[in-house]
Amino acid sequence: MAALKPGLRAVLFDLDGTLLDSIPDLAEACHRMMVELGRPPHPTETIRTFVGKGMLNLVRRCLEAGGGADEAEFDAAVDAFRRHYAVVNGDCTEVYPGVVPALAALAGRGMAMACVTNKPAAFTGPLLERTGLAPYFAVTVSGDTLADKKPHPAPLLHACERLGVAVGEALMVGDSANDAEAARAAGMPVLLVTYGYSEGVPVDSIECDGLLSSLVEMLPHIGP
Ligand SMILES: O=C(O)COP(=O)(O)O
Ligand SMILES: [Mg+2]
Repeated sequence: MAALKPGLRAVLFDLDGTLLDSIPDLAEACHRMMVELGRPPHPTETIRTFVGKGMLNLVRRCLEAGGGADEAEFDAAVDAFRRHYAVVNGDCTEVYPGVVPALAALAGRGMAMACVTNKPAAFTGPLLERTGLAPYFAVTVSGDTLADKKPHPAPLLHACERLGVAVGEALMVGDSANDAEAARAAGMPVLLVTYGYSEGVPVDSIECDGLLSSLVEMLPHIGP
């Protein structure tokens, strides 16, 4: 891993695929949505490649891979997804190994932490609460908090502003090109985990400042 800049004061974490393995619940909601629409559901492994650019893109990708849809069907699908995901959100989601030890260690070092996700806010808060991760994050920026979401840099810049740190004092940790591109555009380093979802793209083909097979691997690189 390339040496990280000294003077880091904040770490911004992606949620799905970085902190939480949320695919089982996302896939279940997609499954129920497709059944409600009278369409064949996609396998979980296919859904895994659809996650990363937020809920509307997830629904759109499900419909496009299932023969397409007009605007009214798309709206009905989004409505169905919202209802089903609200019911199952968190049921089978697991915190990845290494996440809690890493967050606890960073908190112990006084690092400010934010969760910056493309997941809509209605699902982010309940999921952070349910998985016990909420207390680690002073700030949460969701996919619909601002007009733009990752790979746009705005959510990362907004998180820094709300944490009261300069962009040059922050590090992004994520699992996909959306996180890497957002961090690059914001002007901060980015580490990517190798176990997450990267929209079907090999994670080691994405330009970043280092790969992590567990979040605890970042600890030796972050002071004090
Ligand atoms: O909602 C998504 O598509 C992915 O969410 P994430 O930004 O936490 O990975
Ligand atoms: Mg992610």
